[in-house]
Formats: sequence, structure tokens, C-alpha cells
Amino acid sequence: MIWKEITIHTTEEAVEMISNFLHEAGAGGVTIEEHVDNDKPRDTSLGQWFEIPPNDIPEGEAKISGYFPEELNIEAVIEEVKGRIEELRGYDIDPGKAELSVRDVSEDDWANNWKQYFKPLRVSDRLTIKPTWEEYTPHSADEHIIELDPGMAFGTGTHPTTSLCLRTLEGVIREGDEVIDVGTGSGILAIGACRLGASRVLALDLDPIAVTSATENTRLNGLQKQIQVVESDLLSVLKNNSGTDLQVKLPVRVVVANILAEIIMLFIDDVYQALQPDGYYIASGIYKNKEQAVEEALVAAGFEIEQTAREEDWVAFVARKR
Ligand SMILES: C[S@@+](CC[C@H](N)C(=O)[O-])C[C@H]1O[C@@H](n2cnc3c(N)ncnc32)[C@H](O)[C@@H]1O
Repeated sequence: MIWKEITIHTTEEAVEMISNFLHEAGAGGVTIEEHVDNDKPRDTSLGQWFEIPPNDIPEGEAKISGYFPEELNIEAVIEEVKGRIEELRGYDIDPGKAELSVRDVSEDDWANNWKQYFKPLRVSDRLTIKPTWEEYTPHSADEHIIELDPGMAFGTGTHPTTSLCLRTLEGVIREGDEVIDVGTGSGILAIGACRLGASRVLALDLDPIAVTSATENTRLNGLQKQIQVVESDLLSVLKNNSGTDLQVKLPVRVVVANILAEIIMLFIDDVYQALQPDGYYIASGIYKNKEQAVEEALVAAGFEIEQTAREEDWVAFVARKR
């Protein structure tokens, strides 16, 4: 099958917004390439980093490609995406030159090529992400495995926003906790929470591709009884609009959300309502220039910041409901 590939050269800061725009415009998949620096000092205490083939993308910049079925009106998609990128400037997000190009590609060129770079990754003492097609033997009985085939959904664990969540979850989750994962993507955080002791997780996503991927990964990990995947946002669940019988009992002790700062700020009050007193909110997906705004919004909503975790240019908060 032939797909139309739309590629945009932009900044790291704008990557997640633009990949959302491509998904919403009907992309069957989105790939992101960022600047590669294999010489950068890395924390290797938990194992080797895998070298990523170098590219010509300057530091701070990124290349995003969205893949669209041939029969879609590609001119209309380009106009829509261009318009939404321009709107970013009004939100203080710099998309750079945002040059856009289009070409025809075959499915094999994009759907499977990335798999060769996705290797087992030890994200913390107790959690290792293992692509389903790779062999891996845990080093000890305490090392828990997240089996994953993310397909076209976000969440391989290699992005700092995801690994920040997994590491902070490790310090927060207690045996038997009930958890809500808002924006579950591949289901990686929901599976990680179960591996750390959560008894039940409600995994929410608005994107049907993510819902399919999270459901499949839940099955691959044998966690169908513990993880309930629902196509919804948090507010609809709280208002009981989703028409689904929830398997977690509200309010829960932990909510985790790895979404963009702009979206995180929209549903802070919903998270507050979904949490027990003293419950924890792990909020990730925050680019460094939005750190202060999100912190202020969390405090204003009644949270106390217990931990601010950073990786590369990204920030995650562990906030406690007062
Ligand atoms: C950055 S990905 C995170 C995926 C995964 N949880 C991880 O940590 O790697 C964000 C996900 O949130 C979903 N999303 C965006 N806005 C949402 C909302 N308001 N409610 C639920 N999901 C949302 C997107 O479809 C996407 O799958």
C-alpha cells in the first residue's frame, strides 16, 4: 500500500503538538526524529544505552512525519496542519520554520523500519521494557518486564516523558493501589503500574489507535483482569458519561498523565476530584518552558509538589492532594 508522507521540520518544543495535529488530521501513524548525540554522558548504572544512528537534525530541532492514506484529500490536510501550526505561535510555542514536504512511500518504509532501533530498555531498578520481538532475560526476580509492541501509538519508553513517569511511579505505587492513567497511548504506564503492585488500572485515551494498542499490550502482558482500557477523557469518566462500568473505585490513590502541559492544565481540577485525600498525581509531558505555569496551576488547584523530576528538557511533577 502507498501512503502520503507529510514531513515537517520543526523544534523539539513543538513536536508533541504537531504530532497531535497530524493524528487529528487522519494520520495512520506518526514518526518523530530528534537530534542524536551519542557522545552525551548518560546514566549507565542500569545498563547500556543503545547507539542510535546519527542524523543531520540540529540540536533543539526535530523532524515529524505523518502517514496518510492515498485516497485522503492531501491538499486539505496540508492546509489544516499549516493553519494549526501557525496558531501555536499564539500559545508561546515556537514551531521554527515549520517547512513542510510531501512524498509517496510504501508501507514497509515506515511501519516496521523503526523496530530495529527499539531494544530492551532498563528504565529503573525494577522495570525493563522489552519489545515483543526481542529476546531478554531479567537479571533478578525483582526486575519486572513490560512486554510491548506500541504499533502506531505513543509510548515505547524511550521518550523522557515516559521514563520520567515510570521512575516516579516506582516511588509512589503501593501494593493494591487503584490507578487512573490518562492518555495511556501504548498502555506502557498502566502495565508498569501493575508490575509495581497496582491491583487495578483504568487506562484512558481519546485516540482509537491508542485504545487498540493498549488493549493488545494489556493482553500480551496477561493483565486483562487488572487493566481496563476505555476510549474517553477523564471528565467523561467522572460524570459517568462513558456508559462503562468502571472496575476501579473512585476516588483512586494515584493518577498518572503523560500529556502536553497545555492539556494537563485543562484537567487539573478533574484529577483533584478523582483522587483520595493525600493521593498522588504524576503529571508529565511538560516541556521546560511550561514548568512554572504547570506548577502554579497544580498549587492553585490544591496540590502540594512533592518532587520535580527532570530528564533532558522535560519535567514531571509528583503532586500530592492536600
Ligand atoms: C504523550 S502520549 C503518552 C502515552 C503513554 N502514556 C506514555 O507515557 O508514553 C499522550 C496520549 O494522550 C492522549 N490524549 C491526549 N489528550 C487526551 C485527553 N484529554 N484525554 C485522554 N487522552 C488524551 C493521546 O491520544 C496520546 O495517546
